[in-house]
Amino acid sequence: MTAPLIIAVPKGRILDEALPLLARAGIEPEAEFHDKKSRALRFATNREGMSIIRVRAFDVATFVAHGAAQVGIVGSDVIEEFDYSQIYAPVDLDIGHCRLSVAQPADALDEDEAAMSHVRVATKYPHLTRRHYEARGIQAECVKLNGAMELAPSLGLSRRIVDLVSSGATLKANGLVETSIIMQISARLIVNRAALKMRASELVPMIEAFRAAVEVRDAAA
Ligand SMILES: Nc1ncnc2c1ncn2[C@@H]1O[C@H](COP(=O)(O)OP(=O)(O)OP(=O)(O)O)[C@@H](O)[C@H]1O
Ligand SMILES: O=P(O)(O)OC[C@H]1O[C@H](OP(=O)(O)OP(=O)(O)O)[C@H](O)[C@@H]1O
Repeated sequence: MTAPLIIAVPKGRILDEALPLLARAGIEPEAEFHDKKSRALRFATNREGMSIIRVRAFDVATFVAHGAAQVGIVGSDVIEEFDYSQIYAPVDLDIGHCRLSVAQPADALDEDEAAMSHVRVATKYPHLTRRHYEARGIQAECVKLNGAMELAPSLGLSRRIVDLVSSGATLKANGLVETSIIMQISARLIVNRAALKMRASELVPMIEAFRAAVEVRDAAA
């Protein structure tokens, strides 16, 4: 009997856009997956031996990097923050578009970052934040938060934040202004490299099915 094949998907906002792509790639979760009241975390699919697990966005990368799941769908922000060598990201799914940006209070925009040697930043992305500032010769001291970064400046936790921005509405509602863009983000299909070698006959066609699903969706748009 072949080992089960596990696909990790984030439970957050990418999921709604990812489900039609999964369906076009021929993968549909059982009905219970759509039941918001269900406490189950692992679901069967229409494909024998293939299950879907629903986890937090950052954990998708961790499950796939360690081979606990063979395949996943996750934002490129998460892939780059962890930089796991075991993750291969062959398909840009062209969903979950946003950007990772530095933001500051509107009344602090006269601070000249170029003249600074040290900054304090509240963020969920300490690795990407340090990398961004290191490239500018600035040492970033990161305060790790898991959400609601936008509160940090007004409450004196840090003068700056590094967070995801899409419409800009959250920054605006909290009196912040985007001062630089660190990276553009979209969701990717990710695959565990060792699994890809050992289970190529299952995973290569799956990668191709996702590639085709993106093409068909874009052609229909
Ligand atoms: N405002 C946004 N617009 C578009 N895409 C976003 C936005 N915020 C986040 N994303 C993308 O969606 C991914 C998941 O975000 P989200 O925080 O909703 O997931 P989650 O699974 O609920 O994670 P967690 O509960 O751990 O914060 C992010 O890693 C990013 O790639
Ligand atoms: O530019 P906008 O369109 O306003 O989107 C940006 C917001 O979206 C994300 O938060 P999310 O809603 O996922 O909540 P979170 O703080 O729990 O991560 C992100 O962390 C920002 O707060």
